[in-house]
Amino acid sequence: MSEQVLELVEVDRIHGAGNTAVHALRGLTIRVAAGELVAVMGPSGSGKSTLLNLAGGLDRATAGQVRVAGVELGELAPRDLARLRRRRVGYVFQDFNLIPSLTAAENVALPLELDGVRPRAAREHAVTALSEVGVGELADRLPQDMSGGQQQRVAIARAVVGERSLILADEPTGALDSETGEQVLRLLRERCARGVAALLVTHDAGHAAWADRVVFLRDGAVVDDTGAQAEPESLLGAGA
Ligand SMILES: Nc1ncnc2c1ncn2[C@@H]1O[C@H](COP(=O)(O)OP(=O)(O)OP(=O)(O)O)[C@@H](O)[C@H]1O
Repeated sequence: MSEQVLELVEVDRIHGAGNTAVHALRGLTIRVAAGELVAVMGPSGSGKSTLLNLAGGLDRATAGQVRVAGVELGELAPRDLARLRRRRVGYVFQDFNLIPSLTAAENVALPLELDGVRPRAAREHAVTALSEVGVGELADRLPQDMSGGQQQRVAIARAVVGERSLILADEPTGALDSETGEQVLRLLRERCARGVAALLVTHDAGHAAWADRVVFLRDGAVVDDTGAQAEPESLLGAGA
């Protein structure tokens, strides 16, 4: 069996207390193995963002366990949690979240430099990561001089650079036209083929079809956990 990169076991997250308490997640169990792309779908308010925040260590569970690469996040001191987040977890958001005043290579190198990697080595890793997602030639360009699809590729390079083993993607194709959106999904699949685990929140069933499994949430609980309709390999082959 493959290595589990992300495990949430019987997780509850209650926001607030008393009469105003909101049970955002209840008894939620999800596992994502190395190499797996898992899509999360569900209506607004079903707990998708709460799930991503817990998986990325940005929020803490009220009950249950959250493990990344075998490490129980609830047991880490804030400083160790911050380090694990920086080293192991990459985020991709709908609005790219690149720093406007930094070039593509500087954006991708930043998490490495924050982690103590020397600037020259960080830049080399960044340029390699950019090349792997097909935008190596844009290394010295600012975000404002790139298309949305190019910016999202840079964001993916930033999410996977270094030793990151988990990508958390929140509607990463939302701001892109459908063709560019599919390229981004193909890229995520390619990263998974290299052993990264990815959790993809999407409202689009066509995009969820790129995943190995689709998890449906309702009222903070998993109501269905199923294989996607299409074979990812056949999608990869189409137009790749
Ligand atoms: N900080 C908070 N304080 C109080 N309630 C919260 C907080 N964050 C989320 N909630 C509530 O928890 C529930 C789950 O919210 P969450 O944002 O995780 O859902 P979602 O599925 O991501 O929704 P959407 O698709 O609209 O982004 C909702 O009822 C929401 O109002």
